Amino acid sequence: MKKIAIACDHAGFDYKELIKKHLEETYVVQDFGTYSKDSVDYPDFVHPAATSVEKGENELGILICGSGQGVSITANKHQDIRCALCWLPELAELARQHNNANMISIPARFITSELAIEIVDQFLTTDFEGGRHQNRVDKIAFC
Ligand SMILES: O=C(CO)[C@H](O)[C@H](O)[C@H](O)COP(=O)(O)O
Repeated sequence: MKKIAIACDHAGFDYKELIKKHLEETYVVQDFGTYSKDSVDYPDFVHPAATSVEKGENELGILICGSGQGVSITANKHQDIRCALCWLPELAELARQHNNANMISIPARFITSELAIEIVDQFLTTDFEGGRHQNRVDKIAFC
């Protein structure tokens, strides 16, 4: 079974719990927290999740916060993470097909939970297309 990392801050907690329950039927899900609605700092939860994907302990990762921005900015500080902010399933599909995104971020305060699950399902079931896109992904690393 594919292994998936999931993490959120307090603004993403409810969606994280819903998404995790949905995914556990099909995937091995490692939950990096947070584990309540108490106000927290998202980097504290994103970094361990991103590191697990970088190390290959988890194949893909899902991050949820209020806007999806903070968790994405944080994850993309990791050399080998390509995290895409997705508010539509089509964006998650393209992030996998063209960018080989290995993490996505979900804006919990801006989309419904039903749409969030559609986005996650699309992300997890779409493959990278390679070819011309691999040349571009190979050039992302700057340092
Ligand atoms: O990083 C963010 C903003 O771009 C996330 O949406 C956070 O969830 C948000 O900043 C949390 O805000 P709060 O007022 O502390 O709940």
